[in-house]
Amino acid sequence: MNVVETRDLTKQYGTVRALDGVSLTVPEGSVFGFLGPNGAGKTTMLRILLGLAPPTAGSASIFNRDTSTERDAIHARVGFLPDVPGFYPWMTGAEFMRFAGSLFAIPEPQLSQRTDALLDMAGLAGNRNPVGGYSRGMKQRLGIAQALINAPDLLILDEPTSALDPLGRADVLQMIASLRGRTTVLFSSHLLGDVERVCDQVAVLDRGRLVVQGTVDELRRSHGGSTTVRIAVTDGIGALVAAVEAEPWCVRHTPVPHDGQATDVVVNDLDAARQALPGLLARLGLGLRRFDELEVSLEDVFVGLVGVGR
Ligand SMILES: Nc1ncnc2c1ncn2[C@@H]1O[C@H](COP(=O)(O)OP(=O)(O)OP(=O)(O)O)[C@@H](O)[C@H]1O
Repeated sequence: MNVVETRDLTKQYGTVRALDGVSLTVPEGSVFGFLGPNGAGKTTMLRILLGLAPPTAGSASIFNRDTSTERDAIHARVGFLPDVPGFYPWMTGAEFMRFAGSLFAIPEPQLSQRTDALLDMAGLAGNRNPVGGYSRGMKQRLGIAQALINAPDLLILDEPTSALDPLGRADVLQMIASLRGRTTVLFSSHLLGDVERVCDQVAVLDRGRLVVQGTVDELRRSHGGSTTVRIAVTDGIGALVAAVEAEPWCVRHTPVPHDGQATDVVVNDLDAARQALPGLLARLGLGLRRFDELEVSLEDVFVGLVGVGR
């Protein structure tokens, strides 16, 4: 069953077409990543799904109910965390959860039980400090916990990791992953790495258009399975680049800004590159400073998907 379904969804703001004929489906039970660069139309899509903005044309439904006419019925089964969530800084996490629960008129003892279980899941059980003193990561985890207070069948999160440092992101992603099988999760992001880590389904939006929808594996295959590695040496990068260029696994290479002894190499066979590199370095008498796989950027995916640079 599909939890979310849009057909030819279009949203026009004056001369800006924020969404342009988007048809997508979110299957029940999936952790669904909604990817796109800034301005792609992600927030607009989520606002329409939540019934906060009407579509200009086309339709959107959640649980087979139209989002513009059956908002209340939908809201009872949906949890939402906006990109910039608001908190009352003087409340503790537990007080905030109880406040969120009161908006849904959740009775006792259910409210207390849910509050305890969700704070535990968010790693915030027993924390009696006011929310104002929380780190961004803690606030985001509390935000997800409060969005789950009504035990929703669908959880919608707008850019839940974008303002966080790597550790905070990892915690939030782990929390999202732990929901798999319990509730359908739809979250927007411009960070492909985050989506790759937890999502099983992905849709890519670019300038209001749906570029692709499919599984994460399908998306990876669609950009040719190539990886970018950053190689840095102590000295002699020119010799290394010349040697790498002659290797069958090297697709192309580009210098690294602000580091004269490093190069980014797009490789079509990471294992082969890993095996060959120590031999090349030894032959040339070079010292290795760094060998890192870089996150595939959204731009790389777009190049693979639409065949042109941006
Ligand atoms: N209320 C509005 N009035 C006018 N234009 C808008 C409005 N909301 C969004 N837009 C425009 O629609 C386009 C899509 O914006 P949207 O916020 O949906 O993108 P996004 O993918 O969520 O980007 P971001 O990650 O920057 O929030 C942008 O060009 C934006 O300027």
